[in-house]
Amino acid sequence: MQNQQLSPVPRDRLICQMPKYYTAESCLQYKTHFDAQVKSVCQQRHAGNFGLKMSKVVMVGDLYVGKTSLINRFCKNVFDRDYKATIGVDFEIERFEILGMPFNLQIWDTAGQEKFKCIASAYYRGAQVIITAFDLGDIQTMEHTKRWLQDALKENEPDTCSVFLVGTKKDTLSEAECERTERDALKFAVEMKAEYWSVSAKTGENVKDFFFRVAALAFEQSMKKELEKSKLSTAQIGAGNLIQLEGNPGEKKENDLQHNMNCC
Ligand SMILES: Nc1nc2c(ncn2[C@@H]2O[C@H](COP(=O)(O)OP(=O)(O)OP(=O)(O)O)[C@@H](O)[C@H]2O)c(=O)[nH]1
Repeated sequence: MQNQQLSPVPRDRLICQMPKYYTAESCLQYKTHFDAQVKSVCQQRHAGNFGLKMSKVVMVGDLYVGKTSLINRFCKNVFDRDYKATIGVDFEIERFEILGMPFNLQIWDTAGQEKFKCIASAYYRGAQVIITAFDLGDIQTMEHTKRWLQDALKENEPDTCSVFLVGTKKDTLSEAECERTERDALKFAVEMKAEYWSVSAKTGENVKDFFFRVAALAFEQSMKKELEKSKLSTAQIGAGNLIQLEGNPGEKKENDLQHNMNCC
């Protein structure tokens, strides 16, 4: 496990535009720009008042589909040909700067092996993003994604999670094979209300684009929620003076993270 909180945001983790979806046939939103209100708040640097710092991402799927490899390719830019099963859970914290605001993704890698499932499922709670991964070369793993998603959703409030369906190991298939499998996967994605992506941890194809999309959508969703909350908890006096009626929500999130880290 690594805590990368103290290092500066790398230059290549800056997001100024909404990254594009993989395919319009199954995406969470078509817009190619950030929400106008979110953008305006970020430009005025009011976002600091909202205590927005971190979104929790949980990656689930069968064993050996390549969950750890995908996370490692993005977070450390490495690929290991040898298989080392994840024992329970692991996580990485990846720092971004989105629309000029610091934003972290806490990416949880869970074990696909049945014997570790009860440990891993304890960490599904509080997810803003659920990534269900399958191996593009193994159709059975695709069929299992619905079950993985159900299990992860059970631990979260209804309609609070963005869902992604990701086909891994794209490099192991020919273009024609990949297209055939993607056609089936897209049907699954639509049924699961998920955004679909095909990636390869080995070559790195689409890995950065995918995680940037996850980060941008999670950021926008969190900002919108915080804006809604702040409307309820602030009273406007005179010409634009804002009074905060509740404690800083950021403090609670910090405490939650600390609690998660301690558990881990
Ligand atoms: N060719 C190829 N192999 C991959 C790719 N991603 C992962 N692998 C290989 O697939 C095997 C399993 O990868 P992992 O990332 O450990 O799989 P996992 O889903 O995390 O497995 P569990 O931890 O048991 O749940 C490893 O041998 C990886 O090297 C890929 O994009 N292309």
